[in-house]
Amino acid sequence: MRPIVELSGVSKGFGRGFSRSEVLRDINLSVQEGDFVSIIGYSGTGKSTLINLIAGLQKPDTGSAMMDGAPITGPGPERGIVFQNYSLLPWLTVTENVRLAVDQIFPSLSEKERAEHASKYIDMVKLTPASAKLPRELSGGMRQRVSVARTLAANPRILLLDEPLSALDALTRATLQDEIAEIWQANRTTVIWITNDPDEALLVADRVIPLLPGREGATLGSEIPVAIERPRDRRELLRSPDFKDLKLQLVDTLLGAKKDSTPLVTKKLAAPDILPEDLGKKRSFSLFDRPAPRRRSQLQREELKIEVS
Ligand SMILES: Nc1ncnc2c1ncn2[C@@H]1O[C@H](COP(=O)(O)OP(=O)(O)OP(=O)(O)O)[C@@H](O)[C@H]1O
Repeated sequence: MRPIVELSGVSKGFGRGFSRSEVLRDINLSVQEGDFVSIIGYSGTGKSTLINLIAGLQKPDTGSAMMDGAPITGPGPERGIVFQNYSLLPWLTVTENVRLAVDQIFPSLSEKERAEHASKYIDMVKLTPASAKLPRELSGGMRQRVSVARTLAANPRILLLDEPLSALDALTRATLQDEIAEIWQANRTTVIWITNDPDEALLVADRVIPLLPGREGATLGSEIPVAIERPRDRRELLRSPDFKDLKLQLVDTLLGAKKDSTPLVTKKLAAPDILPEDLGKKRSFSLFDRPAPRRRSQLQREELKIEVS
């Protein structure tokens, strides 16, 4: 079966010359229709860069990023993205925020059909009672629900979630993880969920792929399949020895990669050979009797090399 998204030999860096930094190196990723994949990595490893390449917001430097066998050349409605920071229009209500997407994607539907479509997704994220509220009247969790509803209402073929819950408290996070997993079970829209939380990755996804930091850019590690029946009961799972083993395997992989990637920096320190002042010498406050200040060029420089890990 042809993958819905395929990255082959992708690398990406930013900047030029000395300020150039390689972020992703030789990324190979294949996602099938209906997959629920989680990509996990430390902060700053390049997770957003990876999702941006799939979203078409950035282009790879080398390698190819394909969707349905065609190169990804820019953003498109078939790829819905939910960011960490909600990105709602503050002057529009919940319904209006969702309607905006629906009106844009489905202009040929009647007014009634568009209204029904928007309400279906607002209901799916349990926000019907708050549908007339403005974003500032909602909690963080509710705002993120609107974001999810708006993205889902556009009927994307693939949902790209870039650390969607990381701004939320642990309990709200847990509720939303369960809700999004439930929605996925009902819809089976392909999901790529970016996270930095091992529990979150293992609780929601069918396979978890670590993004491992490296001195010349991050690479994807071996995937960890999560063959746990759905719906998943988090309380049961957190107690289960199988789940604990998976988590240990994932955490070990991430910690091991972090240790290997810590750069060895050689710092050069210039040690000037300044002679100590003779404190026994009589001091004078005369302008003419003062020793000339040492010039930089007169200092003999010695270099010490130290390695910092
Ligand atoms: N447009 C850009 N220009 C220059 N550097 C960038 C750009 N986008 C990302 N970077 C750099 O690439 C590296 C990876 O950033 P990225 O946002 O992809 O990481 P991340 O894993 O998503 O981090 P976090 O979990 O903190 O959001 C960082 O060092 C970042 O500064």
